[in-house]
Amino acid sequence: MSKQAATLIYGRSGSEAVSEDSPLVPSLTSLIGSAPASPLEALSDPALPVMPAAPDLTGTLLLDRYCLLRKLGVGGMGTVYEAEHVTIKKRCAIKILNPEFAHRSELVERFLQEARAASMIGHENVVEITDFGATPTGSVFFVMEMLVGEDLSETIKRSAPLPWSRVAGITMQICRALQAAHDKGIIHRDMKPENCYRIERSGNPDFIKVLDFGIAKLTAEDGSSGRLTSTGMIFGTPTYMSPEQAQGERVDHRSDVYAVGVILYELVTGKVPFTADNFMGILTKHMFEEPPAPSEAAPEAGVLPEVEALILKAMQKDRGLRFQSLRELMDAILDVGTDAAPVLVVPERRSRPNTGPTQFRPRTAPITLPTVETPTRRRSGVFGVALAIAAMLGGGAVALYGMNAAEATEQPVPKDMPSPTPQVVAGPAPVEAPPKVEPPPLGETPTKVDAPPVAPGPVRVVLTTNTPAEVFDAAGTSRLGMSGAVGVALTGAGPHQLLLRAAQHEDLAIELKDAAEGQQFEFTLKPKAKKQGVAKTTKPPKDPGAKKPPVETPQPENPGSGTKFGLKDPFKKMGG
Ligand SMILES: Nc1ncnc2c1ncn2[C@@H]1O[C@H](COP(=O)(O)OP(=O)(O)OP(=O)(O)O)[C@@H](O)[C@H]1O
Repeated sequence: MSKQAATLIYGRSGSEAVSEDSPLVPSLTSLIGSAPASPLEALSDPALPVMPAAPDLTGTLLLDRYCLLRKLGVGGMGTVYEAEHVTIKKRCAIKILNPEFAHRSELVERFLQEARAASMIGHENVVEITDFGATPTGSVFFVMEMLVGEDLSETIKRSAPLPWSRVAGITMQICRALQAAHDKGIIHRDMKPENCYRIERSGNPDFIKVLDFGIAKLTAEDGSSGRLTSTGMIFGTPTYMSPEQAQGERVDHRSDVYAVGVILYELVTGKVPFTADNFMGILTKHMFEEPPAPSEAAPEAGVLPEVEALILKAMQKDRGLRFQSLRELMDAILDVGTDAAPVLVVPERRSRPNTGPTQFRPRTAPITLPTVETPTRRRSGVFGVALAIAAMLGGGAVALYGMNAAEATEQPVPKDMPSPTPQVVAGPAPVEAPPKVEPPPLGETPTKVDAPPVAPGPVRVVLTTNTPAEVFDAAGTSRLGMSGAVGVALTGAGPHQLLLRAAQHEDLAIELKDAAEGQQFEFTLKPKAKKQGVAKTTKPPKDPGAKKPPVETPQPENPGSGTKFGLKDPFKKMGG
């Protein structure tokens, strides 16, 4: 398991295999074993003792019927063994809670919740749990179907980028498993390739089983809602963590949608969207950075525009802009390769942390560390404390941006300080928020983003279009990127002549004068007259000079800068 893919609990990985070299990430077993008084203590004490490994129970007979044959692996909470039911001679896997945790009722509860959640879902793509019990030493265990195969991270390591046909098949199964969980009110909250086991079944070598509902949240009427999460212990896995989760806000099923978006990204590109030297860096990127377009991250992978669009939509920072359910994501996957238009990705302008001191609004009060007295505060405290530590280590900017948007925008700005890039940040929608996105009030969105003076080097501009469009050079031969929040890099001196091309729309030639870094322009592509059998994926024209489309230049006094996007229903598919 990679370091970045490790589950954070009090800021630490949940796997034995994870290195512990991050200064902010002490050992999980240390943390649980020493029962830190607060997340701050946990994160800041590098000298916590290391918990001894659980004894090897190979050969032990449990409940007079399960014989432990060999250790399969060790996770954050327990050890998994291959076992055999001695009467019916059936192989199974048994996960035993590490005995050191057996006296901690909340950890026992979390452990059994994994079994409870998975059995409640009862879906062919979720690992089957068949039994549970207590060990002679007083710990607890549960019995699962034995999976023979490998987890998806291994597949990715070896074979990604995977062809779309495989990606679609794998992802559909993950979506079905999670949709079944969501239908039962269960949110996984820790989706990652390591928790998707790939086995061979009925001739399908890519049959997927979703595992590890250990930090799943039960929101159904089972009485356990929020209980486990309120301990503040459970956090998630940075590489796949939604912005709202990274921010310590309440999660809902759309956090799983985001994580599946990241997994999809990795399957089609072989890379994760955000990497950094430490967990904090990754979390910050999830909150503030647009993911690099998959087609740019892996140009060799030939990512289809509609696949790119659906990945970026699943990964929208504002959960109100994502697919509102895994069902919607599945529909979009099934639409790939058909005449359906790509899904719409709404540009999001989130200010990202920046090291330039004049880019930041100074705090007028010292950073207050969150207390850990109430469940809610404890939950958000993990991240808050980590940010505070980052601030102490010189990352004050990160700490500022770690505050909630309301707090951040309330900070007074001195007159002599230039305005930062417009900060839009749509905070995560309230839990169980309705799927519709509220458009911004008319006139509030700036018609044109204030931009710094024109830079001599390459500049990245954002082209917002009424339908996801590919951006080419004027000749239509060299693809520069896609419209949308990721932006397109322009090199050389302007004016820049470009060509916008979208499925089932007329090509649009545009000219950008004085383009500056971060500037946004809006264009409307005209739908082609509908005819049957139009290919969805467009290619550069064979003879680009043959038919030149009209050139459109954005009007400086009315460029819109994304306003129109906000007024449209982002969940409605555009075009045919
Ligand atoms: N049903 C199963 N069949 C076969 N192998 C399994 C099964 N369940 C888990 N394993 C393997 O056992 C090892 C440990 O699993 P476990 O779920 O404890 O790890 P983990 O995901 O790192 O833990 P956690 O996220 O709870 O900290 C992993 O290598 C996993 O692949």
